[in-house]
Amino acid sequence: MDSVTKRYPDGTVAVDRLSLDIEDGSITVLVGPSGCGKTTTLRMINRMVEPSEGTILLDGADIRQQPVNTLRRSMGYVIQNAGLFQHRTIVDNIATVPRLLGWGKDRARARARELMERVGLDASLAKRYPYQLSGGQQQRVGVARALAADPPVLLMDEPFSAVDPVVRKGLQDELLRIQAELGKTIVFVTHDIDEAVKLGTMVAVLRTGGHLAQYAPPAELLSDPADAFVEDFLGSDRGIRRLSFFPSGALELQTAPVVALDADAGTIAARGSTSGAPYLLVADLDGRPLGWGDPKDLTAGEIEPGRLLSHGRPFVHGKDSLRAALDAAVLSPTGWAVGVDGTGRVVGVVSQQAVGEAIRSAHALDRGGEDARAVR
Ligand SMILES: Nc1ncnc2c1ncn2[C@@H]1O[C@H](COP(=O)(O)OP(=O)(O)OP(=O)(O)O)[C@@H](O)[C@H]1O
Repeated sequence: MDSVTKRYPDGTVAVDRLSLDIEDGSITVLVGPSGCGKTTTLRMINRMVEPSEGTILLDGADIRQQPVNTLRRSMGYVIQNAGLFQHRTIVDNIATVPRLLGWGKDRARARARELMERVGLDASLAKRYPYQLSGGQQQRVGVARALAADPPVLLMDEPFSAVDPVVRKGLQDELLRIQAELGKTIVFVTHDIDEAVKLGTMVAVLRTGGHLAQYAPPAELLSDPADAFVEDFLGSDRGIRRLSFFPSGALELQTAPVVALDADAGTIAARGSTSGAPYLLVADLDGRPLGWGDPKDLTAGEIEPGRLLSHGRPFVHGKDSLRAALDAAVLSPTGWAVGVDGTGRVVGVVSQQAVGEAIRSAHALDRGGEDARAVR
């Protein structure tokens, strides 16, 4: 988008000289307060709204050079509440664009069924009508329908804002998975900064009047907001959110405060006195965490899992972020977090204090990187 302005007939300037470079195969999120011009920007990309000034290029060519229908077929479009055709079955909703493109009924339906599977919809829903589906399922149908003709570009306007937080998280994960598999170029509108940070390869923060306040990868947005408006928009827990971008792999986990359910008295006594941890984590014979116990109360051969303190939610060492590790430590009744591997077996434990030190080192390293970039 090159210096694109939209002035509506009543004089409202919805978008003001907006320039954005959108990479192939990326997710670009447009975020900002209500009325800042997000939807207008998105609709200018498929020419549902024509810019007043400026140009939009797709693969180097002005989008006005091709017929509007051809352009729109190269761009899937997903909106809030899915916008499904209520009188058509799910499979026929999804097959809409292939049918418009002249595909035979069987081929279009076969494609639709393949897409249902891709977006996580059970095949048994194919013959239902939209009103017979939950909100989250309808959104999945919306995504499948937009993907049906395999367009290189997907435009998504607040597609997940009408569903509850749990379903929403599932839909976001699904979108990231589909994006990794299919490599579409996605432009995604939301007013939710958490969604923007989670989904965006790049995030464009717009302010009222359609001005671009900042265009940056999410980690940079959180570490270096361009101005007070962006900082305000990111909210007061920006520092915590930023921890999502630091991996937990660098945390050194301790194994001394971990004992197996069948540990002998000598091991319990020795671990209790030398580990430095106030409690010992008891793991079952398969290595899965059971809970924390005071070494004084743990009797060899008679450890009762039901009487142990909860181990809280463990974090997956190396896969989860420092945010997850901190959360695990903060929620743990002992102040120590439990790190597990991908199969849920204990790798070790770590104190709140050690997580805090790892956060400080990660910040220092990050700042070092920024200084190096500034020097270059
Ligand atoms: N057809 C129109 N005629 C006049 N003004 C319009 C028209 N459509 C949108 N606007 C105005 O343009 C501005 C940007 O609207 P737009 O819908 O792009 O914002 P948005 O960021 O998507 O908002 P929201 O988050 O509330 O959906 C708003 O001030 C809106 O009132």
